[in-house]
Amino acid sequence: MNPTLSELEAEAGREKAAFGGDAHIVCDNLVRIYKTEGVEVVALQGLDLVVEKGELLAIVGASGSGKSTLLNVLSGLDVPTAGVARVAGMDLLAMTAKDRLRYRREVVGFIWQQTARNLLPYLTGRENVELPMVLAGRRRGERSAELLDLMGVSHCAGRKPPEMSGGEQQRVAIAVALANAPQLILADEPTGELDSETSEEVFGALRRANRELGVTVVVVTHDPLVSEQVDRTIGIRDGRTSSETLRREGAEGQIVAEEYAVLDRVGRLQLPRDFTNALDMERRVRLELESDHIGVWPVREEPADER
Ligand SMILES: Nc1ncnc2c1ncn2[C@@H]1O[C@H](COP(=O)(O)OP(=O)(O)OP(=O)(O)O)[C@@H](O)[C@H]1O
Repeated sequence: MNPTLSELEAEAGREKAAFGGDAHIVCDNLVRIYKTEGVEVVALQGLDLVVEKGELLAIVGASGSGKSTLLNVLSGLDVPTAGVARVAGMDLLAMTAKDRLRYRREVVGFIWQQTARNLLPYLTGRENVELPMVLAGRRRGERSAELLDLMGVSHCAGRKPPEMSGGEQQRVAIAVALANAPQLILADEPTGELDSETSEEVFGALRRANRELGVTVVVVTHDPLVSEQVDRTIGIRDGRTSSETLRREGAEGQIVAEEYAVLDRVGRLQLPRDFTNALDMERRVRLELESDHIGVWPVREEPADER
């Protein structure tokens, strides 16, 4: 029987559980369109992402897939065109300028790929870590020494960045990002300019921040050394989350990684390009519902004269 108008109204008025609930990071149908000289580029096209508090997460994807755009939105540097972006309960689309400044100073810490961009070259390691505390009007106390110690770079407290190696600069940069006890650390290719041994040290420092301070860490990376050591890796393609790899410890202590395609709320999923290419799938596919799976077949167009 069809529902009556009043039943439909009651259904529409009922409060629905918000997507992602009270997760630490919630992006729901996030859209970011850049307009330059009349040309529109859709960098994020309805991206969904839910991250729980305390997660250590990697984001991977081809160049231009939207990773940096997402990180810029989450860091409060950029405002998305539409959708929902919420971090620690704060709505990133509706913040006042004052809230945004507080958010950037106290809720989130950021690490860039370019080591030189993270630190002021004329300040020592300790002074660099103390600067965000001074700007936020906080007491400095022993915190900078503790953070440099946690990152394994106590010896850099009195050195200026040009006197530190690239890996040391990045570890001091993590201490700077942690200065005001943020809830979230965002890092854009933090090991991009480093060799593998140094990358391991920098990633180890990020992992310590995550495990010992409970900070949620989101790392954009091309570095397999990083993406293969986190519990969850999110793949972004064409401005949307397309895949997720979950890692867990197997019965014999080995790491088992399983890759999944992401099914969004309206039922869209992206088939991996190598799968569709292998079967020449284009434009249309045939779907069949089986008792425990859905089959996807290429459509073979028959030449007109054979029909
Ligand atoms: N400020 C901007 N103005 C115009 N277009 C932009 C701007 N920033 C990014 N884009 C475009 O948005 C898309 C996504 O870019 P983004 O930098 O987020 O990708 P990415 O995955 O981080 O790439 P990479 O790995 O190369 O850093 C690209 O097509 C890019 O050209």
